[in-house]
Amino acid sequence: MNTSRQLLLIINPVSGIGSKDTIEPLVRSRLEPLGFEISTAYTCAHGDATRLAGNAVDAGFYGVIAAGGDGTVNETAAALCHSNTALGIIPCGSGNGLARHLGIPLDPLSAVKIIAENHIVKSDYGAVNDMPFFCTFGVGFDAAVSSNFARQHRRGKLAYIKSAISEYIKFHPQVYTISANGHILTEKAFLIACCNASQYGNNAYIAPTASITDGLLDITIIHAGTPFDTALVGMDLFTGYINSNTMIHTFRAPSAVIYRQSEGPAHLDGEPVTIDDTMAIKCHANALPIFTPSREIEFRPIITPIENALKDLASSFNRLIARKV
Ligand SMILES: Nc1ncnc2c1ncn2[C@@H]1O[C@H](COP(=O)(O)OP(=O)(O)OP(=O)(O)O)[C@@H](O)[C@H]1O
Repeated sequence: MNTSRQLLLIINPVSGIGSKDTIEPLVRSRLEPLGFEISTAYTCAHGDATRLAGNAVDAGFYGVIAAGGDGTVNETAAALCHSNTALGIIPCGSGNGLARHLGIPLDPLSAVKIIAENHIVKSDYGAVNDMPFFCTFGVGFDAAVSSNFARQHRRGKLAYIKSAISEYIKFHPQVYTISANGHILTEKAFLIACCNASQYGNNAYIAPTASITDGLLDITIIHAGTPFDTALVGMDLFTGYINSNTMIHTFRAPSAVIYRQSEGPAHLDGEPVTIDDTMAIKCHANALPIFTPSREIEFRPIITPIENALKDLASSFNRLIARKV
């Protein structure tokens, strides 16, 4: 058991589109009265969050709070796996896939309240060729979109839509061989996603029923099809019905190997990487302590996406009002 009361707040100033000026005072005002000592650090470049969180683990901190998007969460969580230091999330990114999966609100005050509740769950995480991911890992179209998004000057949801459209126009599906659960499958795929959590971010449910505590990854293969087929898959991505789309093959596995002809692009939690032609994927069960809401949300197609879209609308509206006051 970790008896420390020290928390490190890591803020990525360039994640998402909003200002991060209110985050530190908010965290101090809510968590210091509960006896927590808060230290704050701002990231200056890729990799900083892993180094800072690693120092906090070595010093026996109770938790590290990542204020940023999935990239910041990935870098922070990478240092916390198999430790007694818990991950807190204040979603400030463009996609916020893991926070959305966990039901952590996008409003910073409500997100800090979740940390104050001190409800900690031991989550699984995935790794590909020993590189960790906490939400999704993918090759194919999603990797192309991540790479395009990383090159854009703007962040936020609209920038993702722009990246997806421009990559779709020039995208060519590749042939992959997948070995999992004693079966081997070769096919030309639009994308292959290995999911610890249910969504890419922005309520795009690539594996709607994925669980972060089942010791398994949900592997979703989208077959290469016509633009009409792809448009239907795109719709089902946002309604939560992707698993019943005929262009999808989905299964659960504790590990898998994906082969392709040569090394190439992939993404880890939305961050683009270049990865080998052989990808060894493994689920590490119950290895990352995370502050989560005490009530678990059950996914319901249509209903959950609509509820979450309304919450997004309310949170954008509140941000707009706060900016005007
Ligand atoms: N000061 C900084 N300047 C430039 N890049 C930074 C800085 N600090 C962190 N980064 C990098 O910024 C990238 C984007 O961060 P992050 O993923 O958290 O936000 P996002 O892409 O807007 O959100 P999401 O991943 O949820 O879509 C990460 O690769 C991170 O390493």
